Amino acid sequence: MLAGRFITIEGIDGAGKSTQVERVAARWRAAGLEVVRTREPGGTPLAESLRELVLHRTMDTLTETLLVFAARRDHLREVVEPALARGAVVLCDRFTDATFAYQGGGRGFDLTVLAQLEHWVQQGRQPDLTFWFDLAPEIAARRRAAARAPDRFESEDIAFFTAVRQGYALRFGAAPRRVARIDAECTPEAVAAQIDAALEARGW
Ligand SMILES: Nc1ncnc2c1ncn2[C@@H]1O[C@H](COP(=O)(O)OP(=O)(O)O)[C@@H](O)[C@H]1O
Ligand SMILES: Cc1cn([C@H]2C[C@H](O)[C@@H](COP(=O)(O)OP(=O)(O)O)O2)c(=O)[nH]c1=O
Repeated sequence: MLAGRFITIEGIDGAGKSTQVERVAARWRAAGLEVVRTREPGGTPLAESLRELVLHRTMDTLTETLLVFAARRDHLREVVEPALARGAVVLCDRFTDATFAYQGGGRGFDLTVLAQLEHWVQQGRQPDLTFWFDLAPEIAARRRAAARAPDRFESEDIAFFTAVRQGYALRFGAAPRRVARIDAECTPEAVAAQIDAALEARGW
């Protein structure tokens, strides 16, 4: 049974997350479940406004961190918690693992402070399952360059995305049962097959 499940999708920019998410949502909708597709930073009018600032305005890392957590607080209260309470499947493009990877790994922000903010903002809420789309930063950069104009994060260099990837690896090393690592270097069809296998392994 999937009701009231919180599922997040993580990985560096260009990993192929957006390409897969609708197919996952469709699988559960076809089974008659309510699926709430959402994203961070964002997912509410206030959090989408904060997203615009975080993605496009210059700021220091503490400000950036506080804005992503402020957006998260609003998103949790207005969208995620109510959806889980009524038994929906919440499928969220990025969550707090991204803060540990980008602000912690990429920017070098203090992980202890991130953990404190996580506690204050989430009050214990964690995803039930996280897909980690993992691939070499060089490959992700080539995909992005072919696909779209870069934002503040996507303009960063390979060293930054290598540190972000290490940030994810560190974070997920501490929560192996929550995380399904997906080899994101293969074809979209092969990625989809890995997702299905991870869900089937959980009986979902
Ligand atoms: N498995 C894949 N192999 C090759 N290219 C891919 C794959 N998945 C997605 N792409 C392409 O790479 C680009 C980035 O994919 P996207 O899904 O937007 O990544 P993300 O949401 O993780 O940033 C898009 O042009 C997309 O068509
Ligand atoms: C949730 C979150 C995202 N981010 C960054 C990662 C991404 O580069 C960016 C937005 O993510 P994303 O929605 O994946 O961008 P796109 O629409 O281009 O696919 O925000 C953080 O730095 N910290 C966070 O806590």
